[in-house]
Amino acid sequence: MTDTDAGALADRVREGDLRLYELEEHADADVAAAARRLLVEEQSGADLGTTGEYAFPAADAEPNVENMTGAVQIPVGVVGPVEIDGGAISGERYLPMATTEGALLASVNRGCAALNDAGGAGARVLKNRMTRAPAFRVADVAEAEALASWARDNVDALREAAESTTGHGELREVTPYVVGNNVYLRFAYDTKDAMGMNMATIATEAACAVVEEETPAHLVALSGNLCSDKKPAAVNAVEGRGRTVAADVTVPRDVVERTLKTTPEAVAEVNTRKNLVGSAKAGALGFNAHVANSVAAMFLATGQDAAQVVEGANAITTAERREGDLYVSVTLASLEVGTVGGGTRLPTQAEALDVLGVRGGGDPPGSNGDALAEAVAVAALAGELSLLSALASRNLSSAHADLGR
Ligand SMILES: CC(C)(COP(=O)([O-])OP(=O)([O-])OC[C@H]1O[C@@H](n2cnc3c(N)ncnc32)[C@H](O)[C@@H]1OP(=O)([O-])[O-])[C@@H](O)C(=O)NCCC(=O)NCCSC(=O)C[C@@](C)(O)CC(=O)[O-]
Ligand SMILES: NC(=O)C1=CN([C@@H]2O[C@H](COP(=O)(O)OP(=O)(O)OC[C@H]3O[C@@H](n4cnc5c(N)ncnc54)[C@H](OP(=O)(O)O)[C@@H]3O)[C@@H](O)[C@H]2O)C=CC1
Repeated sequence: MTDTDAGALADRVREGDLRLYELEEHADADVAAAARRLLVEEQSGADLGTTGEYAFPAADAEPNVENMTGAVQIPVGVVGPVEIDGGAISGERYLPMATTEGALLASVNRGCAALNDAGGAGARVLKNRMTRAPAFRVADVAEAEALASWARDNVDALREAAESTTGHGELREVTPYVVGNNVYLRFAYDTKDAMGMNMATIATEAACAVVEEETPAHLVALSGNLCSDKKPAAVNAVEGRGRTVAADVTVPRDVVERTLKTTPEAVAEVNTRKNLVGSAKAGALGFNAHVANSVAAMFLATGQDAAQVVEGANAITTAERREGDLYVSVTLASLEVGTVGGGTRLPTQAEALDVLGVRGGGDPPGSNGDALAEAVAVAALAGELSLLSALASRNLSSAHADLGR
């Protein structure tokens, strides 16, 4: 790449000869990104020198971004290694987390220390269903009822159409919802190691063609928001979406006192009054302290779709005294993760998946996706333990004053 190449390309955009998004058709992806930086620098006065210093060929990111100018670098660290006794992942693992929030990794790391002193964390995937719910228009409620019945009776035909588009996805359920003359069919797939939103969308479009052929229904929108993707929604909390996954631990009293600087009773009280009662009064969907922190940091590190932190934070934390010790669990209802596809193929994200030992397709398919979900749940559990403890011992603000400013 030379500046002249990028400069000449930028000139063609200035002259109206090329659109900003057409540059890859006329130069390699790195030159195209450099030309865009020139144009953005000129228009904004910003210096994009650091944005342009990325460590992979821009062409590798072509499936992941349009109008690329470079890459954002987010600090990444690890917590652990933490002992995990999961259904799909077991043994000691470092957990990679990317964030700009000082004190976050220290906190989750402290939680991991407590988990290790307690003999490790348990974790299990409880359900695996990625959903897409198209919206259909029908004439009236009688036709709506008929469509809902038809869908229940014709799951095999819908499955055949949907699964013709994918070698890995399996259609497991089709659940109809009726609102007046609107019908939503919530298609639920086992997407194996893929997060599965592209896969489920393509498969559902094929199934919708059958619905339109066989019934009077008119497809209004392939996504009708009952899916529900990238929005806070009770349907995901109740029915689940992606992986429903839980992690738990019983922390001996002496570990709570030594590592977490508090008592089982104090943590249980904070959890009840904050995570349960406080969240209820707030009208929250997530009844937890900061599950979003662990989910977001692991999503960024491992190439997940960042917008789906919305559903990932849909979690309930429980804490109770158990024979003088502290039992804590966290259940994430709708954790959308994958180890193939999306951002997982980018170089640093793939390296983070290697740290966990879950890059690519699992054997059997789906096992790597399950393992990643369990690792995220354990990070969330560690974060909950540590933050609840910090609140119980009244050192939240001092911790952030020391580490986060
Ligand atoms: C900061 C601590 C951990 C200190 O906690 P401490 O108990 O004073 O620390 P310590 O020096 O005694 O060390 C205990 C263990 O913590 C870990 N640890 C300790 N320091 C580090 C460090 N620098 N880097 C990595 N790990 C660290 C480490 O595992 C260490 O064990 P060791 O290895 O020494 O045997 C504690 O005060 C804490 O966890 N505070 C809570 C902070 C927190 O959870 N922040 C999360 C973000 S808050 C937020 O975003 C959401 C919020 C709060 O608004 C949500 C809501 O409304 O609740
Ligand atoms: N389309 C949409 O509406 C939305 C898209 N997204 C984006 O979708 C992307 C994620 O979609 P997703 O479908 O996960 O990924 P991809 O679109 O990257 O597709 C992944 C493909 O990998 C193949 N594959 C290979 N090995 C495996 C395996 N072991 N398990 C499962 N699949 C395997 C499958 O092909 P095959 O199916 O042929 O078997 C699968 O369809 C992200 O970039 C996200 O940002 C996010 C939200 C909405």
